Amino acid sequence: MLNQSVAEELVIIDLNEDKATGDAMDLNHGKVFAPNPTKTWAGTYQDCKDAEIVCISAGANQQPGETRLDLVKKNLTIFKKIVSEVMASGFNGIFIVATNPVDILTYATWKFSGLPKERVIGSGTILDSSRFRYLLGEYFDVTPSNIHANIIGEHGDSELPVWSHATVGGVPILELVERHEEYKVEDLEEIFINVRDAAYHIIEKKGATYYGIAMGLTRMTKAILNNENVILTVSAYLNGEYGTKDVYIGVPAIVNRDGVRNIVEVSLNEKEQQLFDHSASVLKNILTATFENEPIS
Ligand SMILES: NC(=O)C1=CN([C@@H]2O[C@H](COP(=O)(O)OP(=O)(O)OC[C@H]3O[C@@H](n4cnc5c(N)ncnc54)[C@H](O)[C@@H]3O)[C@@H](O)[C@H]2O)C=CC1
Ligand SMILES: CC(=O)C(=O)O
Repeated sequence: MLNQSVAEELVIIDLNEDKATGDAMDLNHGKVFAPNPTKTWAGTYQDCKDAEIVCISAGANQQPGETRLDLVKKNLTIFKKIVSEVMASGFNGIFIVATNPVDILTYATWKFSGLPKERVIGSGTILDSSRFRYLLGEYFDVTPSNIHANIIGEHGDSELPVWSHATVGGVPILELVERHEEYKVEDLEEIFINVRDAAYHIIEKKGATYYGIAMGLTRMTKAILNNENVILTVSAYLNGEYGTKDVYIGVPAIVNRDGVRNIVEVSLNEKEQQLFDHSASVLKNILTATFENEPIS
């Protein structure tokens, strides 16, 4: 955020106040190298009162071998407290949620906050889609911004690639594989597996992932503050789109100053639709199990 001078003010709030203070000091020491200074400090929930965006990334992260869905209980308790404190400040902006399992916690933030669904957005599969475009760029030796390809569904083990609409400079990837011997379907399958499992690989090596997601969250923040109407694969609330209802899940969506303007409904092929339905049902089952004994409004 600071490197890209996205916001005028950045407040860090953490249960561990020393950590927030240390982070603010550390960031401020780099301020002179940023394009424009961002006023940065360690604050309290009172500072959310007039914030345009509150991004929640607090909570437990995965330990090696743990899935994102394993974190539900721990992080739901934390979210109840955080969202109620933010709302008590008078906050009336847009929530961006990153904490895992992000689709479930975005739903919980929507319910706990009482804000319109458009103003609660999860990072969803923005990072997975970016990982996908990077790896496809390496494979086809083309810069990732010229690859258009999405991962949709749960940000987690049941996510899926939308091969039917993946292109390199407008040329469908499935056509490239058919026409050129050097490109193979098995390689594409391996690329997807590496995307899906990327967090596990990074967590095994360094304990957590942070640079990629920070850049993804910064991208979302810019889209909102600059009223960009840009299409990003985020966790958005579905109300019939893609044949499913009452779930937050990763889909392409147009993001602007109001949050999610529209869901972009790409026509999936039969296999993709089945995988998407499965992914949505994984999330819905967790939502039912999580919230059935616990009214959340
Ligand atoms: N959506 C995505 O693509 C990604 C999501 N994540 C998720 O982000 C979350 C955080 O991960 P890390 O930053 O690696 O963890 P971390 O342990 O480095 O940071 C979490 C912070 O939350 C704070 N915290 C805990 N309870 C709190 C509370 N009640 N109020 C305020 N602050 C509280 C802790 O003090 C800690 O500083 C995890 O759930 C992780 O899975 C991480 C990377 C990518
Ligand atoms: C931790 C996580 O969700 C990720 O890096 O994808």
